[in-house]
Amino acid sequence: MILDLDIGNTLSKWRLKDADSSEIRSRGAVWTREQWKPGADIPDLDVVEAVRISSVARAAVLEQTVSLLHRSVPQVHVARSTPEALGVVNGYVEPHRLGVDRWMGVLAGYQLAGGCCAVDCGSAITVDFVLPGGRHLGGYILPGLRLMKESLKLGTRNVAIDPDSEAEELLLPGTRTVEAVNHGIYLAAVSAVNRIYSEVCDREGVALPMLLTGGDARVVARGVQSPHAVWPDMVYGGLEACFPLTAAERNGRMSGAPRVPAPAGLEKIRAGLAFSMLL
Ligand SMILES: Nc1ncnc2c1ncn2[C@@H]1O[C@H](COP(=O)(O)OP(=O)(O)OP(=O)(O)O)[C@@H](O)[C@H]1O
Ligand SMILES: CC(C)(CO)[C@@H](O)C(=O)NCCC(=O)O
Ligand SMILES: [K+]
Repeated sequence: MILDLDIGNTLSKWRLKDADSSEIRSRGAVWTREQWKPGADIPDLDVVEAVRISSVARAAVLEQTVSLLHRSVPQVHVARSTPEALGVVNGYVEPHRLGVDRWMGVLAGYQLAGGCCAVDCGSAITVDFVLPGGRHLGGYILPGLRLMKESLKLGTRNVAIDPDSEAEELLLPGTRTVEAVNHGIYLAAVSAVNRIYSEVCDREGVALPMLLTGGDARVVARGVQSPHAVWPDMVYGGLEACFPLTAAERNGRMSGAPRVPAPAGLEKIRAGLAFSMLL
């Protein structure tokens, strides 16, 4: 079995992948601030022959996790943000400072769709761009839905946005505090993603496919106007592309990769942008 680990600021997500069949056998998540200890919701390490890790947590968390894993797993691969990988040139002035989760998302997106816009809706919302030739432009970081809500301190932090609500409903004026907050932050997030996407496509003169991942991807995607695909395993896809271990991975296949719809035409994107600037 292969253990893939995505250690975020809040949640550490894992999945177990069968090295022979490429099937995903199980998944889970644990709080990043809590230590990995047997008994918690963590996978059985006895069956694991290799681990691949993307971590944006404090260095100490990664060190502890790696040393714990090394006791029972022969192969431990830790992803890093590099100046260049798999045909993509990192756009950061200091490439190693780009969050490795963003780098994994960009590499997976590029491998799947070529030039693209990669959006991660987690504790933070990040929007990254890579052009068809492989030049990563850098991106945008804004607070995620939960962080925005917590920062308001209106006693609404425990009432999450229902991920099944319709976007239309979430865009109406709220008539209670919790609704006003949920609709406000939702509008902030989707407006930002829509605007950022159109601005960058307009500026670069190219309509890019859009991919979304992260805990809030589904609900944010419902407010995104441009054609897009949600790919919950996008960060894992980057790990598969960087450290291919199975036959399928060596052939460039990434688990759970969605069909990516063609983007809207550049003229349509530009018209939408011009319209939103009139408002
Ligand atoms: N039990 C939960 N705990 C925390 N967040 C949750 C939970 N369930 C859903 N969420 C939503 O998922 C989002 C976090 O998504 P995700 O798991 O992608 O975070 P993350 O990418 O791990 O963030 P980070 O990488 O910074 O830890 C939160 O903004 C929140 O709205
Ligand atoms: C932005 C987050 C928190 C998103 O998980 C992560 O990618 C990170 O810690 N990045 C480092 C800062 C940067 O990417 O510029
Ligand atoms: K993340």
